[in-house]
Amino acid sequence: MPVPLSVTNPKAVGLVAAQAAELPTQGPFARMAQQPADQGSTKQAAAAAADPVPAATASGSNDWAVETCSLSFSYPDLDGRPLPGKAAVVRDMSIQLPRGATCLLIGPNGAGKTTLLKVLGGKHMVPEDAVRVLGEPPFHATNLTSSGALAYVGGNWERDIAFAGYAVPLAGDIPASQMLNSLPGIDPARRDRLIDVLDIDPAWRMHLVSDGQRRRVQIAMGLLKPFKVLLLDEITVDLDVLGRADLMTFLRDECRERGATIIYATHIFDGLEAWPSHLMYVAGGQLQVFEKAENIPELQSGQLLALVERWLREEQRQRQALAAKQGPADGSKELLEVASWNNGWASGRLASSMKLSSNAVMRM
Ligand SMILES: Nc1ncnc2c1ncn2[C@@H]1O[C@H](COP(=O)(O)OP(=O)(O)OP(=O)(O)O)[C@@H](O)[C@H]1O
Repeated sequence: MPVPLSVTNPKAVGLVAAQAAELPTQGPFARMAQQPADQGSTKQAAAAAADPVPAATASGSNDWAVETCSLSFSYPDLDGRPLPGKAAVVRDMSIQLPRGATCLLIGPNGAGKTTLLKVLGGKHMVPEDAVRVLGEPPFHATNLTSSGALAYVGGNWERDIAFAGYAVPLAGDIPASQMLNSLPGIDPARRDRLIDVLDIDPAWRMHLVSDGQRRRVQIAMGLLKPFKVLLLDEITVDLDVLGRADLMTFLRDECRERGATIIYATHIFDGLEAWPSHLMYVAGGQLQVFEKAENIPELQSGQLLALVERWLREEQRQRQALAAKQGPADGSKELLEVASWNNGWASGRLASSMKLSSNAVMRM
């Protein structure tokens, strides 16, 4: 039976080749694993890491909080193959982040930040040697997440509910206090501190709260367990200025006092200059900058926003120049190759496949 590995490592770095040999499958991924490496993308992502780093062996060393070795990732379509005509979302990324780091993850919309955080958080399967968190592969070592040592907090507290709609906010009539007391084995002092930091009223009822109040409870729930590595995907959008400032101070103290490590993806930069120990900038799925904060003059001079704006304008300029060179996208080829199918019901809505939709799994 084909093993639904995602297409994460076309160059067969790490254990891909060994896995393909061990797994008796003739499925699409076995075929892909046998394909020659893509020579066009062999350029290593410039992991200008903060410290003089040893060769990225991803040997399972416990020295780094987070380590990636030529990490690539593509979203698979429903048939397990990469989405047709789409480049890998994360490409050839190598980083080594020390324990105790507070790393800001920056990049334009669609750069691959969420995807990267999800891969690091063990939500997408990649070859074991491509990612190590606390020395273990996050997807395979489920103890990392189940123990709370590795935590991912992102997105909104919402779900797709049949016949109600997409992205319905969590709005059951549940008191905030009941939610915050629902996890077993939580240190009451830590819970009380979080309630204080996030200015939560335990009497809030979740169906009556504002977006920002719901977000505060969501963040508190995500931080109840004393994480060792925390991946934050723009969670402060709904918070007011005070709530955000207090949370960022709490998070920095967690790293300084307990040696925890945080990667925080955000588009909001005001007042953040003193927060990061590292900056990581990605664009087009590739690592562009990975640097210690002390080596970035704009952080010292309080000009983080100006620096990010410069990076983003340059990326936009390059992207537009490339598009102008390549001409308008021609969808006719895909139209011939991808049939339009109704794939059935998903989240209460008929998931009809439009031209080029990722739902179109029947290819001709
Ligand atoms: N589930 C998915 N299936 C297929 N493609 C996806 C999926 N999720 C994201 N993508 C694609 O991957 C690319 C990167 O998306 P991602 O959400 O990681 O970017 P991002 O940097 O977090 O963007 P933003 O700043 O807007 O949140 C985008 O082109 C997006 O269309």
